[in-house]
Amino acid sequence: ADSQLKTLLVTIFVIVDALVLLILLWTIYAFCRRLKAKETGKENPPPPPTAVAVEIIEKGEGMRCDEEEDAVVQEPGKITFATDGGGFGIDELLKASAEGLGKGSFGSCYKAMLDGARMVVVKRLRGIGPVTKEEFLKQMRSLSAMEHPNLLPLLGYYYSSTEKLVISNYACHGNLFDRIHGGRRRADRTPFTWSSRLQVAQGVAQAMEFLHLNMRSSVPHGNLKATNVLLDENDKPLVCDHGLAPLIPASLAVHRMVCYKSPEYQLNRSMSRKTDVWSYGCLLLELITGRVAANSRPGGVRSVELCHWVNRAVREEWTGEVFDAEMLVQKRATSGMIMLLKLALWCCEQSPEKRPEMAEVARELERITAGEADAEDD
Ligand SMILES: Nc1ncnc2c1ncn2[C@@H]1O[C@H](COP(=O)(O)OP(=O)(O)OP(=O)(O)O)[C@@H](O)[C@H]1O
Repeated sequence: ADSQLKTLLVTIFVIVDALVLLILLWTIYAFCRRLKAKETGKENPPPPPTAVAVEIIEKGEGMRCDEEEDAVVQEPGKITFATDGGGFGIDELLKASAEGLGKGSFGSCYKAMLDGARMVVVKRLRGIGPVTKEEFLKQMRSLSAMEHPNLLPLLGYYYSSTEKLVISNYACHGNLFDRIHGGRRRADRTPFTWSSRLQVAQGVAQAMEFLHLNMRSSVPHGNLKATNVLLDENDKPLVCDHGLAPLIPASLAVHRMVCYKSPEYQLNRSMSRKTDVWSYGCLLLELITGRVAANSRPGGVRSVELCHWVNRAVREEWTGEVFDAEMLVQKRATSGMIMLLKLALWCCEQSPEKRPEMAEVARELERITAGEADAEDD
């Protein structure tokens, strides 16, 4: 009986030992895996892309409520395409994997991937007050007709009682705000050179001139700012979010649109085409100085009253210091930079009457660009 007990004890001892060893080995293995995952950033993988519909439902903003579901069911596939480049229905769009790009003043933008390849951006208009179908369609039709190489083309639109969607192609190089201010301290930032900035200034001026010639509205854009200028792979600018102002009641727009922050609106509640010119001037100052303009800054970002600051620099003769150091890396401030700065200040004149027309601005940009090209040749 003694030897049986001994054998039993030894067996139990061996089993327990083996178990402890196994647990120890498993712990070491799990620890190593976690360490490796952490190094490769896989420990917390980004959430899988969600469908536009899922996002909408998760946010509890409708789509699931009967009325909205009805609206979608009643009008399946009724996206109206501005050009021949469409070819997908609302159901396909709602099923697409999507990623939020950001929440703007009048709704949110989603990047949706169709067929696993094509990327479109859907802007869900929210908080714009009541808009009739006729008003919405009329405005979208007039936007469809606006074709310019520096305007983001409207791809399509969708209206139901509860959803107003504006669809465009995805501009894969982000917006001008991120290009100017993003990743400043990162070693892998691609410098935003003077020639690229000048190209952006010229493209935006041409788009604005086009809008001023072709849109009847008193302030043809109304919300020109760096996040509303998108960039293609060659830093070619595409102005977007134009033509939405007529859909938005002034009582709502007043808190959100850049034009309502202009000196003339603040002073005597007036606005005109020259208000857009003022916004363009502020955009130029942001482009030249690399500082965020107070009137158009996204929430939570530190900013400067750029017109005031640059005017002071010119008056006190420290103009050279306002230029963004990034574009001065290869060369000192050129005469083109000084001319662009002067143009920006002209556009930002307090009195609208003293500001140039967008057509004059575009001509001046042509002169500056030609002058810089000549200087390069010499
Ligand atoms: N077609 C597009 N391609 C790539 N990015 C886009 C496109 N349309 C919009 N965006 C980006 O999506 C984000 C959200 O845009 P949205 O227009 O909703 O807000 P915003 O431009 O910040 O402000 P606002 O509503 O006042 O114009 C912005 O960063 C904008 O640059």
